[in-house]
Amino acid sequence: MATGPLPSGHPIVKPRKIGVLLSNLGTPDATDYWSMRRYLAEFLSDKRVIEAPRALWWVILNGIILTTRPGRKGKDYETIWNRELNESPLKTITRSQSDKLGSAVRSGLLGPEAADAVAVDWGMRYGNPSVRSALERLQAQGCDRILLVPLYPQYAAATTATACDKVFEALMAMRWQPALRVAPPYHDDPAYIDALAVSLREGLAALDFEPEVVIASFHGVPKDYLLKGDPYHCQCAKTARLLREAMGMTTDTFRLTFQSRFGRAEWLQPYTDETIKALAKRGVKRLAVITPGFSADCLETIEEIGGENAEYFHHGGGEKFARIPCLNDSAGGMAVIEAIVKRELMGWV
Ligand SMILES: C=CC1=C(C)c2cc3[nH]c(cc4nc(cc5[nH]c(cc1n2)c(C)c5CCC(=O)O)C(CCC(=O)O)=C4C)c(C)c3C=C
Ligand SMILES: [Fe+2]
Ligand SMILES: [Fe+2]
Repeated sequence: MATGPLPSGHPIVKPRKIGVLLSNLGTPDATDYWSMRRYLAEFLSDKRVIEAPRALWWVILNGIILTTRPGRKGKDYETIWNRELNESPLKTITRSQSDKLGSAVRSGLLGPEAADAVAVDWGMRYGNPSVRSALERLQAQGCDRILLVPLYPQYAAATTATACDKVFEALMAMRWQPALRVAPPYHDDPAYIDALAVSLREGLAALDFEPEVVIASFHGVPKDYLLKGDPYHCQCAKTARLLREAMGMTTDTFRLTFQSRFGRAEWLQPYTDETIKALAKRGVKRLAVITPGFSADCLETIEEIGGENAEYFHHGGGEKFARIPCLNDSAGGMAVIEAIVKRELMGWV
């Protein structure tokens, strides 16, 4: 309520709202060389992702990686591209997670008063739509409090911390900054473990074979990051243990591995590809792989696991291979996101 005449030109102040910002890694806009190069250049220039000395890395990145990798990886993205929407699966799924969360909020997930007072949007750390544009959209709706939900169950500086950096960077340019909360990693959240166990059980039940071994494959990071104190390794190990226990499996039949190695340095071990080759060599004929560290299917799950690693297995004598999809925007996947949002908005809603 105004206490007197407003100064002339006084901006309109909107009713206060709360914003929920879902953020994921990011993805190229298209599969052509220049789109791929733009995406990889932004991603691989991030000091949180590549911690090598800058001058040396600049030469390697610009002299070697950005000349060859965009073409090769563009072809891989081609194999998984969503042609209907002309975008990568990661973008399609993240948008759908945001849309479904928005619908759940409007239907009363956070109580009737919150139905119109909480807005949901999404943005990517690299590429489009940017988190900056999402923050601007939320602010334009009157959001002066924002809950950032990095969609990474396990914390890593290379993913969660850099997602926060990007949001803080956008906030630096704002006169009226929103208050910000960041949802913590959810690697051992019962809602997440339950959803994974249900998805794995249902995924296995739908197969026409019973796997001898199930692999839980997580994206890797250089081993050096663990030694410097990154909790990612331990959080992956805990997720894998909790999921194995929920499934009633042993460390022989349920294995933790790390995928997507990049460059020559040692990464977290055991490596997914080497484990799969070794299992095939040992005579394992039936294998299933789940990727619990990814909240949405993407190049690393669909192409690397479902394509490349399936091929290693068959080539080595394996007969039946199944990839269990990520939680994505399934009912189970949305239950996880909704549980996190509900809990982290306490006191605000
Ligand atoms: C080179 C260093 C990299 C680190 C460290 C890294 C960590 C990391 N990444 C994810 C999740 C995803 N990564 C994805 C693709 C991808 N990752 C790297 C490199 C590192 N990732 C590259 C270069 C790429 C692009 C593809 C390629 O050129 O190989 C994706 C998929 C994106 C998509 O569009 O589908 C995801 C998701 C996590 C969780 C993580 C560490 C914890
Ligand atoms: Fe990655
Ligand atoms: Fe550890």
